[in-house]
Amino acid sequence: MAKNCIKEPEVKQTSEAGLADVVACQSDICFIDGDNCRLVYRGYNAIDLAMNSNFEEVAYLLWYGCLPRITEYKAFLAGFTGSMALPSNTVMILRMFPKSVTPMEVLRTAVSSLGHWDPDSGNTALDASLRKAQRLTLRMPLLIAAHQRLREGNEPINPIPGQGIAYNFLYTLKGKVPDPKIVEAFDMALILHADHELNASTFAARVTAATMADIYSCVTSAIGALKGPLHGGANMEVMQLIEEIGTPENAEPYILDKLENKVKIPGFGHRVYRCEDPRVAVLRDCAESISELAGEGKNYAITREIERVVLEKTKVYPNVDLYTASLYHAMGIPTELFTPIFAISRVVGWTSHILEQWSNNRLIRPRAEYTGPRDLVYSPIDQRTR
Ligand SMILES: CC(=O)SCCNC(=O)CCNC(=O)[C@H](O)C(C)(C)COP(=O)(O)OP(=O)(O)OC[C@H]1O[C@@H](n2cnc3c(N)ncnc32)[C@H](O)[C@@H]1OP(=O)(O)O
Ligand SMILES: O=C([O-])CC(=O)C(=O)O
Repeated sequence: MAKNCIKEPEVKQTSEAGLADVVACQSDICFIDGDNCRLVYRGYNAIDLAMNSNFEEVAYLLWYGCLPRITEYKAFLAGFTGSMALPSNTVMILRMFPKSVTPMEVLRTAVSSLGHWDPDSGNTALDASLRKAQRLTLRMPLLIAAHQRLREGNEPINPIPGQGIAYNFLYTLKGKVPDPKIVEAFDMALILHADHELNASTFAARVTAATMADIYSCVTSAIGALKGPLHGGANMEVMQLIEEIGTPENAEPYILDKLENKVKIPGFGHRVYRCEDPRVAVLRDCAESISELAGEGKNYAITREIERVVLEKTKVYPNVDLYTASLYHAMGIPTELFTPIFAISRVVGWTSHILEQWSNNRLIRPRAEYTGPRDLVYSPIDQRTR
């Protein structure tokens, strides 16, 4: 076996590690006031939007920079529902994945493949890029639902024209008309996840966009970054944690043990917020009401206990992923779809940032501080002592 020459780094983690607090670009899309717990999309409070708007309208806002007037909105929705169905080639690809492949991996591969059959493929004009962003937004939920149905031995079904993304995701997943209260809560969750400034996946999308790669490559990069448990993957880890804990009474000893062993608790902590993430309160309420509706209060009760113990012990606040776990579970959604659902929403933010990057582009290429050796002398292979 090869001997590893790479030494354990002696490196201290500086405050700049992970580019903390580094301002890497200017953006008109999303403002996070991390000290005062505010989240703003294009000037509008994201919580107000979640309470009063819908995901399609918020998508319009993020892409076009303003809320639509009624005629603009109708025209936008007509185009949106027109490009609904999945290309048959994509469905064929979905049928080919081995059973062991996770939905997030399927999403990554299938989104990349969608680019091959996009009618605007190769067209980099702004209107074509917007059409691609909208096709991605419509097709990603269909893709996730179709793959899940295939995994469960069912055939994919077509969405209902004229219905929104939240409704059609739930409909094409379950094959039955969803409860309006569940559609409403799901739509709110989509709004609340739609953008979050330069989070890791959006940054990945912008880095790829800055090389002038195509939009499908940018979104594929973003999906890869979202998958990790320090980012979007945390919502699935929260559900696993809830299941391991099992009962509200077990939450305290379980969490205290993890904290003593310096294990980070999924669903807590954030690079930007120094207070409670404003999205948490809305999602907490949604999780409570949908759990009640579904008659399964246990997961919600365990989550409340986890929150109490972590806050008391560490003063680290919950993030957007904490309550989505019990919320989506109460909606009857399988855990492995939680992170793909994050992507269904965040694709709007990613594509808005990609378009913004292209509107004033410069290659993103930072430097690394070199800490390795410098003046080693090459020796032939048979004369090496190490
Ligand atoms: C959609 C999203 O991406 S939201 C984030 C989703 N990710 C998670 O929920 C995973 C769990 N959380 C984490 O791993 C981190 O909080 C991150 C990755 C989100 C942010 O990381 P960073 O900004 O680098 O924070 P960092 O790790 O330096 O934490 C700062 C302090 O808070 C503590 N802390 C942060 N998160 C947690 C946590 N989840 N559980 C317990 N303590 C935590 C750290 O131990 C550290 O304490 P110290 O200063 O005493 O050493
Ligand atoms: O902003 C971040 O670092 C993480 C993120 O995507 C979010 O909280 O929605």
